Amino acid sequence: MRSKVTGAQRWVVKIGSALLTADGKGLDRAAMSVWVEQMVALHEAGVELVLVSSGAVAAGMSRLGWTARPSAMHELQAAAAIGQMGLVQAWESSFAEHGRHTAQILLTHDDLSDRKRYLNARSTLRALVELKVIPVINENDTVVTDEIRFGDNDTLAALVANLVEADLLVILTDRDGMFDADPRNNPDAQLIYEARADDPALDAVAGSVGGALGRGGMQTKLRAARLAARSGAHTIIVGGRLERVLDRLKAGERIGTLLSPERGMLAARKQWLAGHLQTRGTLVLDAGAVSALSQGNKSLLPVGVKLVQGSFRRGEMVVCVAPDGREIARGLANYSALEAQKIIGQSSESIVGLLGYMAEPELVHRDNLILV
Ligand SMILES: Nc1ncnc2c1ncn2[C@@H]1O[C@H](COP(=O)(O)OP(=O)(O)O)[C@@H](O)[C@H]1O
Ligand SMILES: N[C@@H](CCC(=O)OP(=O)(O)O)C(=O)O
Repeated sequence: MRSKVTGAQRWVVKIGSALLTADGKGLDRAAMSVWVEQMVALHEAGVELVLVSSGAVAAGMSRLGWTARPSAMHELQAAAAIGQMGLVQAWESSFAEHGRHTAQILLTHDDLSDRKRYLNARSTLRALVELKVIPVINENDTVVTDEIRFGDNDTLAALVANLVEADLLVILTDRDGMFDADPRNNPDAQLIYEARADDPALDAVAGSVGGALGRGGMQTKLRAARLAARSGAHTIIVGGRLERVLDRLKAGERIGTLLSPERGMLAARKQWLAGHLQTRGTLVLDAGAVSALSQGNKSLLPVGVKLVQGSFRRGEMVVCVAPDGREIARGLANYSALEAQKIIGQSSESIVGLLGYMAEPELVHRDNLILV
């Protein structure tokens, strides 16, 4: 029983080109509908889902009747533009059969490295997830150049897992998982069931590159697991053609390769948050709140805040300082600066009366607080 998998609330599911396109013969719609059925079941069980789907280039190639992947960038980009249409159509119509909507998100490297665009992408994705719509993400192939490509969607999926703070990244591929040698030329290779993502011994086994359609191979999947681990996510690399693969993962069955983060979810997430987000404002605490945070490991309630400085939105990072200006902690604010102004010094029970709604009783939850 894999409790980290069965208990995961937010999944990023990545489906590679090799799998989606039935070995180059266009999109494998039958396989897609089987995954969709399972994703809908996960959704019904309360799992929040984000889908990262490759296959634009491969689907475009098949629409154009091309059998070999072109090497010229503009041809690849043209194929991606053509194929992306079919790809999102296929996902949307398949999910629609179950009364679910999808939303297309095309991302580039710049979108995730630029702070503002990063936060925009994050809020949009969160809004979609809250609306119970399934975001279908791919790289924005038509506008990227070689230098700024993610190149493989394994890396993109891991960065998305960081972005949405997923607990689980599921990489569906054409092999049953990660083997201790490339199964293409080692028929005796054994499946690795569990490992730590940072285990250096894995570098040697994930050595070779991807197949004819996919780009990454195991190396990028391993790198993806390490990136995902930075925000505390577990990664599963598993065969997308295994019967009822997602259902069986959810049930805790030991299939595929589970790669675990070195630290617990919370510690990893906090460290990642600390290094990742710019601070947008300051909350000046009273003495009681200072000791609740620094000694009691408590959340920050509005009642313990004396002053709000700066301009921040819900979900942005703020600095918490003592009355003498000493920095105590940093954390993600549950309310914007304007809202915070209205509720500071007040009990959490009065938030609804003051704002007309209540997001959370805490101004900063302790899970999102990093003590300094
Ligand atoms: N140690 C390994 N275990 C499993 N597969 C490996 C390993 N090393 C290399 N591979 C290759 O990686 C391929 C999967 O990567 P890729 O073709 O990029 O697929 P995808 O499109 O799913 O990302 C497999 O078909 C396999 O041949
Ligand atoms: N953005 C590209 C995907 C790149 C790629 O091949 O990724 P993958 O098959 O996941 O290794 C596409 O949609 O064709």
